[in-house]
Amino acid sequence: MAAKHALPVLRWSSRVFSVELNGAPFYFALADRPEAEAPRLFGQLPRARRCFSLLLRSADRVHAARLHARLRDALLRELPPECRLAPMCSFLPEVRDSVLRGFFLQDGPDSPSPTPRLLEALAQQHALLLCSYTPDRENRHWTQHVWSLEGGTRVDVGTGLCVVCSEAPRCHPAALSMINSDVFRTFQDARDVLTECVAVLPEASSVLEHLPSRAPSSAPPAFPVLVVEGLDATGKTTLTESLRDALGAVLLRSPPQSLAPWRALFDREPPLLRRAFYAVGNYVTAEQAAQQAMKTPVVVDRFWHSTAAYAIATAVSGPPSGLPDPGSEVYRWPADLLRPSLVVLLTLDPEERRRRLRDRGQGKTEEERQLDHNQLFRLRVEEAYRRISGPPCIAVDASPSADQLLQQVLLLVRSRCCL
Ligand SMILES: Nc1ncnc2c1ncn2[C@@H]1O[C@H](COP(=O)(O)OP(=O)(O)O)[C@@H](O)[C@H]1O
Ligand SMILES: Nc1ccn([C@@H]2O[C@H](COP(=O)(O)OP(=O)(O)O)[C@@H](O)[C@H]2O)c(=O)n1
Repeated sequence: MAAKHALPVLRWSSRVFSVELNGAPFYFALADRPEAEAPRLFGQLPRARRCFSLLLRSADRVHAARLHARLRDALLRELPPECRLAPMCSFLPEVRDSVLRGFFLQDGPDSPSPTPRLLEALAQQHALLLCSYTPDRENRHWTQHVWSLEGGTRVDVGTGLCVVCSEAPRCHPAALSMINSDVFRTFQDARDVLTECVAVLPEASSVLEHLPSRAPSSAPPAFPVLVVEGLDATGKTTLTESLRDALGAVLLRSPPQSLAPWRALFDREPPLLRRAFYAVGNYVTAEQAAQQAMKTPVVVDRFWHSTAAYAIATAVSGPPSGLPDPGSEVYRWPADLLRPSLVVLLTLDPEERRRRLRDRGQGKTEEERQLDHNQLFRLRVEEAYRRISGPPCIAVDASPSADQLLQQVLLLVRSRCCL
């Protein structure tokens, strides 16, 4: 397994760079000689005076994750409004844990611009890698310059490599570092993140106190454990409550009530911490489910499918084709986590889901405003849900009335779980 904290080796010319503009990734690479045409990203920037990249290099993953979020806030706050900021990363194709994350900036056309000074200060303060990209006179060929900021003075070490086109990699760069950043394969892996972040987020120690000392036994329970999954407002709460009443079951949620005081706090943290929080929550719920299922059926509102599908769908961008391939280990059920007897995935037409959201009085205006972006996100989540392997997962159309849906799911449960 790749070391969790190893620093990627920097060989600029072997690396591919990805810049996210308007939800679409642009790829470029570096070479000794220019090509006839600049990569599309640069060709599209005729008015730009200069572009910059800032890449993070930290062996401490909690520090790197939080720094990335702080940097984004600082750049959005401090940069002149005409400066364009885009998420960026650099990686070695197909090499796990080789990703360096950061930002790409297009300086405004007006001179003098405060951008280089601001970037220099940030790069020095946080030991970031700062590069600039400049065009030749005809604006046809672009060159990358690496800025060395050692000893408090700027020296342009001027590697002078040319920016050239790169094909889109076979797998999205985020897929190279999902394990142990977005998706955790074991209880211990997720718990480790919380342990590492106690120094910067003291509340993590309260969460740790509520966790089992090790992954609870995942032996098959005597009574069925049924999980209901689906996007927000597909009817999970309504259905799980009806199932509880109809089956005389115990109803649990993930994350469990015992971790509720810290949920909002972790929701504001970067994905590494947020996903680790939800991952350990599943194990607390699993422990409760295993105990209850000795005596009675158990119904669970959201479980590992939610944790993994949302994490994977958020980490990549664009259409579902950017998701890790089917069969990838990110979709595999963790070996140390209780396997439900049945997972019911509620699916709903997007228009009906929006209507239900509005009727519930939590109209997601942000979601409606960014419909295009969210449509892709919704498709990615749904596809990631489908690709998760492990317990039997059955997609059920949730558009019939609440009672019809309950009857349909009860039939399914009785046929699958011998109830
Ligand atoms: N089968 C259904 N048909 C019509 N409306 C429903 C149905 N199930 C739930 N609703 C309504 O849709 C909204 C979202 O349901 P809810 O159970 O809270 O979803 P979730 O828990 O998945 O977010 C609620 O206002 C609920 O009353
Ligand atoms: N077991 C779980 C449950 C929720 N989650 C996260 O919590 C979010 C959904 O929470 P929510 O409060 O909107 O859920 P519902 O109200 O739809 O049940 C998802 O975006 C997931 O990121 C998770 O990761 N794992």
